[in-house]
Amino acid sequence: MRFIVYGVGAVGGVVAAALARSGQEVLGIARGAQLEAIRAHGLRLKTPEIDETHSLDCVGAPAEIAFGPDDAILMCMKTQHAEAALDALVAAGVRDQPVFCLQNGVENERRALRRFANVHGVTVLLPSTFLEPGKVVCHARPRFGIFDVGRYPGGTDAADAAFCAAMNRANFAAYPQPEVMQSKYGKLLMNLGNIVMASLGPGAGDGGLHERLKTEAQAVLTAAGIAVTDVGRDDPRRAGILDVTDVPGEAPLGGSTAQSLQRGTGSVETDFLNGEIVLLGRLHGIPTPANAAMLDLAARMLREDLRPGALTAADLRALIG
Ligand SMILES: NC(=O)C1=CN([C@@H]2O[C@H](COP(=O)(O)OP(=O)(O)OC[C@H]3O[C@@H](n4cnc5c(N)ncnc54)[C@H](OP(=O)(O)O)[C@@H]3O)[C@@H](O)[C@H]2O)C=CC1
Ligand SMILES: CC(C)(CO)C(=O)C(=O)O
Repeated sequence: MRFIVYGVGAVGGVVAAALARSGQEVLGIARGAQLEAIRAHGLRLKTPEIDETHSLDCVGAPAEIAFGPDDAILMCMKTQHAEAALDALVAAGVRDQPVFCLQNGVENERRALRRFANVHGVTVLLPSTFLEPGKVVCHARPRFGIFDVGRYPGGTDAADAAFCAAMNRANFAAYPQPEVMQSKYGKLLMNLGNIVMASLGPGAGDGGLHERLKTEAQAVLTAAGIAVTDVGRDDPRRAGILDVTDVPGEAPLGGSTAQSLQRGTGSVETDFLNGEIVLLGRLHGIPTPANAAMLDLAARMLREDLRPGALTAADLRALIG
């Protein structure tokens, strides 16, 4: 199986470097300064235990790839960039190849299924950072991360087994999960705190706000009849596999939303994280004022070009009222 890593940022960069260093066939699709840096100098992977640079074949768009039946596409861009990426895959002739969504939230699989029949959800436990072109940081040891993978909307197949075998060889712990979306909803509960961490900055106390966002979400998910699997700190699979720890010379910034703001990319994923809860709340008649306030917060941070840590817990309390 050749892995096409579409979006070589924090998650895609760690996955691509891990596949390359374990001798597996991988091709990246990157853009901008990241594409230039990887072509010029390779991709540097830093973890608590290693600091290595790997050469990585990369193109700028799916149109530059001659896709074959043994290709698997790994969607590794943020949700707000996925629609354009799916369009580009269709235009490049991708049809029956498995498409794996290594993305937070629960929107990507549904969108991909409109275009492709063979769609797989992946729950990604891989705390990683991409701030500088040419370098990605994974904050976990001894494995780089944990993946749950399964067909969307349910079941598992040979592509999931092949994905798990390749990822286990690349120093991840990957598990076939016939109810993968339950696990992705569990991850969504964790990601409701992304915009909170991004606004307050790393290590700042949130005064219980993330818990409030999760409580609101749980009421909504119950009303919608959506089952959830906990993949948070209490997930027993983490013990001895996923120890989130310091990487020499790399200060953790506090999640993927904070990184978008730090890099000044002009967009964040909040509409597909807290926004998913707001949407479900509206569909099922459950109020979600705290999650709705997080959408306003994200919009304000983008509008005012604010960086992580620009706000205080008191600012956020005032926003929710
Ligand atoms: N970072 C983390 O710790 C974790 C992230 N996740 C999830 O993983 C997903 C990816 O996040 P993350 O890795 O942080 O995101 P990043 O922004 O770090 O990486 C995505 C990369 O994809 C690039 N990209 C987007 N669209 C295209 C395109 N059409 N062609 C080529 N490149 C493209 C982006 O370029 P550009 O910068 O120009 O936009 C960026 O380099 C998200 O859903 C996130 O929530 C899950 C677990 C942990
Ligand atoms: C914060 C983290 C690592 C886990 O909640 C994550 O999934 C993200 O950065 O989006």
